[in-house]
Parts: sequence; C-alpha cells; structure tokens
Amino acid sequence: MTRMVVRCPAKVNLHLEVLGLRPDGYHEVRTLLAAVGLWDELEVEAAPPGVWELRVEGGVSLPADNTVWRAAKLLLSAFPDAGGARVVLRKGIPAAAGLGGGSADGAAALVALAKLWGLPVEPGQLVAMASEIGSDVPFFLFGGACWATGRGEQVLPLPDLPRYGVVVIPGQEPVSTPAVYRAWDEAQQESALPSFEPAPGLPRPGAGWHEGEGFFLYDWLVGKGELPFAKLRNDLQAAAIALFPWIGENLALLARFSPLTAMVSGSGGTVFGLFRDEGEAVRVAAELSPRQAVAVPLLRREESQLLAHAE
Ligand SMILES: C[C@@](CO)(OP(=O)(O)O)[C@H](O)COP(=O)(O)OP(=O)(O)OC[C@H]1O[C@@H](n2ccc(N)nc2=O)[C@H](O)[C@@H]1O
Ligand SMILES: Nc1ncnc2c1ncn2[C@@H]1O[C@H](COP(=O)(O)OP(=O)(O)O)[C@@H](O)[C@H]1O
Repeated sequence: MTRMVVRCPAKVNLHLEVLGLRPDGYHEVRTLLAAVGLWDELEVEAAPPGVWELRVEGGVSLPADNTVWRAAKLLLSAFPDAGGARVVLRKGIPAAAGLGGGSADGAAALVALAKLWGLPVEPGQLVAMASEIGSDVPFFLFGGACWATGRGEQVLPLPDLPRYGVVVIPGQEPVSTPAVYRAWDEAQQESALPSFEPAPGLPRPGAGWHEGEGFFLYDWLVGKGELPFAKLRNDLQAAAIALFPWIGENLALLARFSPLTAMVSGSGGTVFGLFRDEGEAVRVAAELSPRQAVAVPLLRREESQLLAHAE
C-alpha cells in the first residue's frame, strides 16, 4: 500500500455530564457520542524515512502540533523505522466547533499511517495512542454511538441509533474547549459545589446512573424504548452560552422546529437538533439555511469506520 484516502466523520454529543474538575486538570465526564456525516478527508502517501509533509486544504490554518502530526509522532516513537509520509488534510468539518474534527483527524491518521507503514500495532496500543492525542480521539476508533467516561477517553461502543435526522448549525466563530470548561468551573465555584475526586472504575450514582432507575439509556439499549429525550442534556451548554450569546440564539432558532431534542454539541459553538428522520432534518435545514445549517445523518458504526472509507 503506497497511498490511501480516509474519510473522517464528525461527532455530536447527544448527552454530556460534567461531574467535576479532577486533580489532573481535566474534567470527569460521561457522554453519549454519535458519529455524524460531516467529513474531513485525509490522504496519506508513503515517502522515504525522514520525509514528513502536511498540506491542509479548506481555508483552515492548523497549529504545527496538530492532531495529524501528533499521531505520526506517536507511531514513529514506537516504530522508529516506520517510514515517511506526504499527507493532505482536506477540512470539511468546521474547526473548534464542538464537532470533534481534530480528534477524528488524529484517529484517522493513526489508522491510515499504521496501515500505510505496515506496522504491527496492537489494538490496545492504538487506543492508548489515541487517548494521548486527545480525550475524544479514542471514540473515533470505534465510531457509531458510544458511551464515554473518564475524561472522555474510556469508550464503550453502543448499538447503532435509529436513523434520526440531525440539523447542525456550526456557529460563527471558533470556541475554545478549555475556556468553556473554565467557565463551567467558575459557575461551580459560585454555587460552592465540591471538586471531584475520581475513583476509576466505579460507577457513580447521580450521573447517567439514576439511583433506583439504573442506567438511563437502559430501556433503549435493550430495545424497550426510545432514547430518553427529556433526560438528554449538556452540562457545558450554559457556560458556552454565557461566553457566546449567539449560541443561545441559534438554539432558540432550532427550538422553533420542535426537535426531539436540541442542544449544544460538546463545548460549542455548534448547536444541533435531532429530528424523527433525515427528510424532516433536510426541510428544517433548508429553512435555516441563512445560518449555514446543514442536515446530516447519524452514522451507523459500519459507516463511520475509518478504514472502511479508504480508497
Ligand atoms: C467538550 C468535548 C466533549 O466531547 O468535546 P469538544 O467540544 O472539544 O469537541 C471534550 O470533552 C473535549 O475533548 P478534546 O477536545 O479531545 O479535549 P483534549 O484535547 O483532551 O483537551 C483539551 C482541553 O480541554 C479541557 N478538557 C478536555 C476534556 C475533559 N474531559 N476535561 C477538560 O477539562 C482541558 O482544559 C484540556 O486541556
Ligand atoms: N486536525 C485538526 N483539525 C482541526 N483543529 C485542530 C487539528 N489539530 C489541532 N487542532 C486544534 O484543535 C482546536 C480544536 O479543534 P477541533 O477538534 O476542530 O474542535 P473541537 O475540540 O471543538 O471539537 C483547533 O482550534 C485547532 O487549534
């Protein structure tokens, strides 16, 4: 294999609980992540050892230490003789929007370069490298719908969701994830809640797990019901809106169309609405078009497998 093109999907957080600030500076979260059909494209071509070139297309300029380069560095430090690469990253996913584009690119770079260089990477090693790149990166190795805990890097794959239609409004300016988490911290201090001490591996009642009720996705998981739309929420939403009031305005616009649920994705500024099917999502997006709204499908696991799209 000397050349490969991999498509990298975006994600939305259908549910995001923030449990508290951890001693390591990250926040303990529980989140329902779902891959959606909004894509970046990563093209990798084999080159002699020592050659590394990355061209980014799509009007976005990325930091030198971007997620694609970080993926390559991790592989090269584990396999120093792996080789070189010429890479083109075509950005279709808006950056710093809560859609996980950088994380998807990092995961795609790991799998594409490992394949290109023929590296014997163990699955566990790949997941460990992914979590080193970023908290949301392991999710993209699994795709579909996943429940993620810890700082978001501990991922449990879930069954595919029904074919809901999603309308996303990406927003008008980049939103910094650390700034939104900091705003969440400040809001907690004002309400004088204690900070969070993680006890890894132990389910904690009160978040996702409702005492007496069990895991709040249980009925859906065992095929006994719909997603619990009324219980889905994003704990970062208020902080994101406080920093960027236009996020709240976009949310209000979506709410007019009676979605099953509508919320901020991750730390924003994307807001999304969930609709019964793709046809309804397409009609809503057409009415919201001045706000750059797009209708995107929720992807089945099979459709969001990174290598499944390799040419
Ligand atoms: C909010 C979420 C929800 O899925 O997504 P985005 O809005 O970024 O897409 C994630 O928690 C973002 O994950 P990700 O973007 O991978 O974050 P990382 O690169 O690991 O961390 C960037 C910074 O965000 C903060 N951070 C991130 C994850 C986490 N659980 N707690 C944090 O406090 C920290 O300040 C960290 O230095
Ligand atoms: N491959 C990449 N694509 C986009 N942004 C990247 C990438 N690598 C690093 N970044 C940096 O990560 C930040 C967050 O990007 P992104 O993953 O798009 O958003 P979010 O974390 O909100 O989902 C960007 O502002 C950018 O500086």
